[in-house]
Amino acid sequence: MANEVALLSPGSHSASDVEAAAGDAQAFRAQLRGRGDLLELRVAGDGTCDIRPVADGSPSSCPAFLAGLLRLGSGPPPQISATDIIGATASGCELVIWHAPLQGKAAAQQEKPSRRLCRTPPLVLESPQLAEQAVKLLRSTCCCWGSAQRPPRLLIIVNPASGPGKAPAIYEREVRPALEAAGCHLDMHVTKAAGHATELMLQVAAGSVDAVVALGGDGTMHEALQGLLTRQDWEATRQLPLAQIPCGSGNALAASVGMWNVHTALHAIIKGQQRPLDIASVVQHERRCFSFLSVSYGLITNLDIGTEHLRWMGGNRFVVGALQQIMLKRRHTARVALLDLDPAVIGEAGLLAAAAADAVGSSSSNPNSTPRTSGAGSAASAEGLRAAASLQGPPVQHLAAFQALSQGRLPSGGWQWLPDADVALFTATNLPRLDMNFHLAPMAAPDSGCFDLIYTTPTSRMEGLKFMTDSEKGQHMSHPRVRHRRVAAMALEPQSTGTWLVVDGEVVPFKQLFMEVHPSLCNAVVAPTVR
Ligand SMILES: Nc1ncnc2c1ncn2[C@@H]1O[C@H](COP(=O)(O)OP(=O)(O)OP(=O)(O)O)[C@@H](O)[C@H]1O
Repeated sequence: MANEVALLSPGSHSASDVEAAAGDAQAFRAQLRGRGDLLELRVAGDGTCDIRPVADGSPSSCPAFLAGLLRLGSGPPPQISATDIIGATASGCELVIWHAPLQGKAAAQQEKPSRRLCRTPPLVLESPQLAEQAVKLLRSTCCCWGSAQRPPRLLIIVNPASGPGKAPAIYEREVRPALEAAGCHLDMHVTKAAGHATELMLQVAAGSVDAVVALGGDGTMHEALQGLLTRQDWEATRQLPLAQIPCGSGNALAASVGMWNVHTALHAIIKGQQRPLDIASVVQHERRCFSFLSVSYGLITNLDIGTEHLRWMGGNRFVVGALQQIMLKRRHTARVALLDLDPAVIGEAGLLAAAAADAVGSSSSNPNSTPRTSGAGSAASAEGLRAAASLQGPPVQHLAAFQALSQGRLPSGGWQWLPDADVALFTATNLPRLDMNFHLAPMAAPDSGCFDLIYTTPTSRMEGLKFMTDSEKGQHMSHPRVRHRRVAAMALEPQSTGTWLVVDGEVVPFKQLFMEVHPSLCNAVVAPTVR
């Protein structure tokens, strides 16, 4: 196939080839590389791109496979919708349009609508200047970063130890080319060890980035968040949109905001739609961390931390871990006090109902009838909590309540003891999904103002298996052993051995823990709502 392409007929579309055509559309004349067909590329004001053979009375001679790629043929002009276009690149006179169409059925009919990156065959424009002009136009209309007039500057953290360890390769092969085609400015760092993502966020110059993108799992995002919220200028950096390109094992953030795979995440990042993200302060003796995802005790920590050696399996390690936990039928004791987001909704009646249900189905004692002395050695001291609360970052609102709870006293103002002392699964989560296939909290939303506490009282193996299969689609909430509370703040004192306390998938000291939710403290990039 000849690579030399005759330039388009002189005069008809020289300097004004980018013409202000009808309405606000701009039109370019182009050819497919190596072919004589004359095409018109029309970019509408909303960024929708029409490609059609220039009507000269003769049928298009595009070979079928190229016509198929561009969807050229008879009938209305083929369109690449503005929603799908993520960028464009030029090399000399050649223009390539990058787009990410939805795969399969209409998005509304799919549980997990996902996209696949595609590129048009090279379209040859009259001059490199015109190709550059088309690139600029396509990027500015389709890469939506609010009203920013310059390309977004992305700080990218690549964790080579997340999941099956493919993040660096995925960055080079998929992520970098697409983000460059979108015109983003990339500042990429590969983490060298645990904790490096936190350091990177502490070191980044104020005002030098527009968003943080993590190629890794939830641990990578958790580390980045610690850096962002412990900077002196945390009130500014907390607003940076956070995006996860799923390369880890769980990838709860990506799964919960519709970024089902790498390409879908790239499309979302380029489109730049955001949603507020609640964050919880987790306070322990002289220590504080921040959680965007979950605070867990019992079953989920066992299946997560207990399967570290199966990391090579990617997300499948959690299935293996869950089966193991169900077979072992483990139960864990904890003393928990919580402040409901909206006590009026659940209130005393809800508490009593939960206690009554538990009295029928389990041997756990109601902590309301037992003395409140702290468990040996695990309770926090008032001074330690004060020290933790005075660390850099958003102020802790419930310090006085935490101090009272550390001494075994229930604070006033809506705090309640949880009636169930024995639990199997116990997870307070900010997000609906803990991984791509675990829809633990279907009612949860990143900006609900609370963490949704889901816990189960001890179950039989059969019930456990049913819970596991139903939770894939979020259909487990009506199970008799499942409890739900909307938590604004919580105190948890672990009283069993053989399990962990885990925040966002990371193990924290096995000591009394307090958490409170800071509504909408941060922002997450989310998959654009699809019409
Ligand atoms: N270069 C490195 N070498 C070893 N560990 C690292 C390195 N960089 C980061 N880490 C650590 O890797 C851990 C795992 O990363 P991450 O949690 O993102 O992946 P994951 O556990 O597979 O996914 P998920 O948390 O979604 O289940 C993090 O806790 C982080 O501290």
